[in-house]
Amino acid sequence: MIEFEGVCLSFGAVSVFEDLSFHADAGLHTCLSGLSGKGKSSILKMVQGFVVPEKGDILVDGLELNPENVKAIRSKLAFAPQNINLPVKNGKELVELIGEDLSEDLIMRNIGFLGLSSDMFNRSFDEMSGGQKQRVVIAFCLALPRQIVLLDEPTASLDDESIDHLIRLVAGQKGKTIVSASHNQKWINSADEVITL
Ligand SMILES: Nc1ncnc2c1ncn2[C@@H]1O[C@H](COP(=O)(O)OP(=O)(O)OP(=O)(O)O)[C@@H](O)[C@H]1O
Repeated sequence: MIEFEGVCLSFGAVSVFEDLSFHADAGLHTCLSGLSGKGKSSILKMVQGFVVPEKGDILVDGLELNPENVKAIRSKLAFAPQNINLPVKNGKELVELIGEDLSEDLIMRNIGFLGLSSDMFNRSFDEMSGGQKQRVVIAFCLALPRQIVLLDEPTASLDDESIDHLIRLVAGQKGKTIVSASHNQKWINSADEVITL
């Protein structure tokens, strides 16, 4: 479960949140929706401890997000960003970089589920379209042994059919807590809970 209580965030003179409270239940898909600039990505960055609010509490699986706990909290999370820039050439190298117990079979299964051919695993990221790269990275995130998966604008580069594949894959992630940020109506409708900002 992820809990925000009385969170206040601003960037210089720009106030993003004055008193934000919500929770994302364990084992469900919660979608953060709202217009561009409302603060969806900032919430995902705060959960990871990359952006720190001025006020308020954030709890991840009961652990308070503070400098002492940030490492333990990050070890529970997988994050698929909106703009993907990877320091490796392809999926195989990404597995080596992550260096964790990661099932290549599960990655392949997720890649197939998302309508991509299995050669995407070895194909250079530079030769992939934005939508292909985004789906491969999401396939990795869902294969990682992490309880919580954060997806920032997961449908941004996807066509309608690919969105359907992704919705089905995410719906099948029993036990994982998924928090996404999106303004795609089809995606929002597929979530268990919606937080409108
Ligand atoms: N590092 C930063 N420095 C200054 N302002 C920032 C920074 N990050 C975000 N902001 C501002 O905070 C507000 C919220 O941005 P954020 O990216 O969280 O919105 P969003 O809802 O995810 O938008 P989008 O749907 O366009 O991705 C915006 O006004 C943005 O300009």
